[in-house]
Amino acid sequence: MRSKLVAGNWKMHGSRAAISELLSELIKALPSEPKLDMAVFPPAVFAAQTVEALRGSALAVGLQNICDQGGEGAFTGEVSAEMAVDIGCRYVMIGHSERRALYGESNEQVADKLARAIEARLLPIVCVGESESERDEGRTLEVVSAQLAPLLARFSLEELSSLVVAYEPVWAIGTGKTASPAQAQEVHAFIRGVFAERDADFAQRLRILYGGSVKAANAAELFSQTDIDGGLVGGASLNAQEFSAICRAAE
Ligand SMILES: O=C(CO)COP(=O)(O)O
Repeated sequence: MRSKLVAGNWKMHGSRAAISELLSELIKALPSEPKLDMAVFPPAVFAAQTVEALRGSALAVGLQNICDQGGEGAFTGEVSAEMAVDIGCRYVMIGHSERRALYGESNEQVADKLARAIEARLLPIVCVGESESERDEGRTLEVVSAQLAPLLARFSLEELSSLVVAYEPVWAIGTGKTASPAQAQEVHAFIRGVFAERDADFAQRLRILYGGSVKAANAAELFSQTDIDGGLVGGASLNAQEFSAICRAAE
């Protein structure tokens, strides 16, 4: 049985004070002995503060992005996977559609970042998903397949053992337009099938999250689909009551 994971992507939101308040509300609201994995992804500058505040809680911390180069070096503005581990992060998100669309991240760079995460033993959440025009043209599965192909070509299943995939249709992000449970399930089953071509057991263990306008009101129905193993939550993760209701829906 795959355990569920609910991850909150705070994107570029917050301040020291606002995050401190959100964290104390989350600690009160979230289940203390949860039957799922939970994580939050603050802006990198607030990650250390978040790790400290959550010490001893069931809520893990991740970064929203890491450098495609490892270790240290002349990479102005970047944060390495090792640095994330050093301050106590467990997870990293890689290839979010906003990084791909706004900062030109290619499938190859996504694979490089995944390599850095694997080396540093960070748990990677790799995001895939089609745009609205790609869906309208009937190219959803083709696009998702092309996003996954470089990962399957480059890494062994052992290297991918901690991989989590997040399916986030771009047209559903921040729009209030959630994919229907059936639309999401179709793509999740397809993603699991892509991995099953390599190894059926691996595919059965792989966790695949849905992201795109997940809220307390729609979480239970999405999470009840066979191949949906939790959620990657944007806007609703900035509200402790909403986020905790989404986590409880996954339990
Ligand atoms: O991009 C997302 C999570 O990574 C989804 O964002 P929303 O939940 O705000 O649609």
